[in-house]
Amino acid sequence: QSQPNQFCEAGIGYGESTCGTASSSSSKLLIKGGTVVNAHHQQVADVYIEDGIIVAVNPTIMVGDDVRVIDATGKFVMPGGIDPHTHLEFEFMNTVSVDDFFSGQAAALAGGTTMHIDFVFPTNGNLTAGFEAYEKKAKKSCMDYGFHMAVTKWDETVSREMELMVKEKGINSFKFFLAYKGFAMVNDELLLEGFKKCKSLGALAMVHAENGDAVIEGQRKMIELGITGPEGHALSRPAVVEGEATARAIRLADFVNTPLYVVHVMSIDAMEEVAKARKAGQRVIGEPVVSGLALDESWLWHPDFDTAAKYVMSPPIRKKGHDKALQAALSSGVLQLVGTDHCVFNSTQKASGIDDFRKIPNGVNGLEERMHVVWDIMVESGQISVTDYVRVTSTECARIFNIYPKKGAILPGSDADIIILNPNSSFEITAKSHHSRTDTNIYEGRKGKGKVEVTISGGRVVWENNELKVVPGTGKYIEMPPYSYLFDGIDKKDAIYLNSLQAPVKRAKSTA
Ligand SMILES: NC(=O)NCCC(=O)O
Ligand SMILES: [Zn+2]
Ligand SMILES: [Zn+2]
Repeated sequence: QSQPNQFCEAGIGYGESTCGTASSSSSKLLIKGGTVVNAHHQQVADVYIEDGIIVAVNPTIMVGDDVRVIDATGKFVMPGGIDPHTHLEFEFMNTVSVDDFFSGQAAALAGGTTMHIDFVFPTNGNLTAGFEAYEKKAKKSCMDYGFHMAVTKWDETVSREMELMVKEKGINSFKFFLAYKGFAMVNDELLLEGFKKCKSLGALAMVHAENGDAVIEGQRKMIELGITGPEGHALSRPAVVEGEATARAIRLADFVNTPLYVVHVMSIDAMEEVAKARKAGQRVIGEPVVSGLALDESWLWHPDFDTAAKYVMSPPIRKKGHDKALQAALSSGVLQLVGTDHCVFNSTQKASGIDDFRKIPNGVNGLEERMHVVWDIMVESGQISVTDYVRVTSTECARIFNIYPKKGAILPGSDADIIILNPNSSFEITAKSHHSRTDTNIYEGRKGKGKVEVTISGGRVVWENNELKVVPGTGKYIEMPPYSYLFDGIDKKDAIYLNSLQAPVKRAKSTA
């Protein structure tokens, strides 16, 4: 008979404790002897898990033989990755991204990511219908997930539905697209209304920052010049187009005094706008994605169309130099967390743009690769510490979307979403062995040190010995409450501003 574990409830500590001796339940796990890493601290400790929850983190935890023990000596035990930016089964550019909520999540788990936040798109502008459609798609989930919501038009109904999403559906973030004219792009008037509404709900405004009108003009120019291949994608939407939209969104968020999250920061131009705003004290979050940190645009000039087309995403992967600058911004704290924008289309789908780059579905892979590639380029290169690695791949996302410390931490009471990474083992990425449904991989052939050997999702070992054990329907929807830490003090700044307006200007009556 299972008993609550009175020895372990005290949680993190430095003594010896005894756990799990009174049950035959198989949902008990002890991770022994690893270096447990949180964003704020690391220590050699054991981690005891019961029924999907971390019960204790102590240097020595004794257990009965009913508990499965995993030896993590010499390895890092870290919170599972949280990817803030994915598009699974996304209807986009006349097709649907090929990873669904099962295949995409299985791939994620194989790479050490245990939660993701996907973007719900309204159905014909209707937020509730969009939410219900995504609820259906996500039924096959094998790991935990949350939702952001895109806002693509504005009226009283949309405004009311945003409120419903926050108050009843567990959504605390809304994305506005400044590009994709005719599909999702919004103008400044809508952006301002959306920002005001987000602020009133304690929801985080997010932007895809590219000037959509400039993109159309850039595309027209390329086609006129006869540039129809994938390189036309990069040439038609240069960094200045991203920089302009980033600056505009940041200034409008400042005007409204609401926090802002800039998704997929791909260029120095955009990154410097985020840096400037943060230096001035504005609440702006910048999210680089793995492709922007690790690659450069030269692939888009590859003579083989399939190879070049797999790198087409928006904003585009930039010239050499932007990658290193984004890495430096991540290590110095100018950018805060790493996403993927995982949105995959296979070669057949990408081939619809063989004669016209504008028709290549935009999107790249990353959900399975993010944890390894970020470890390789940021930790192995000495640019960030292991604790910072946890912060940028997991903890900061949990804090921004207000689900910390349930997620993003190895603490008593947190969900048992955990990875064991062996820094002395190595990884190799290839489409032949990846778990995504797509037939290409933008990191094809990349090798590096640091391998996720074990992934634990909700207390279940789902990835071990290079084998996945995943079951559709086991993933849970994680509701994200409004008013994250980003909103602390926002009202004070408003009050100071309002006070400054209180003294009306006295003017003498005109005698004319
Ligand atoms: N980024 C991209 O190319 N595809 C997904 C949609 C988006 O995030 O803009
Ligand atoms: Zn986007
Ligand atoms: Zn995206």
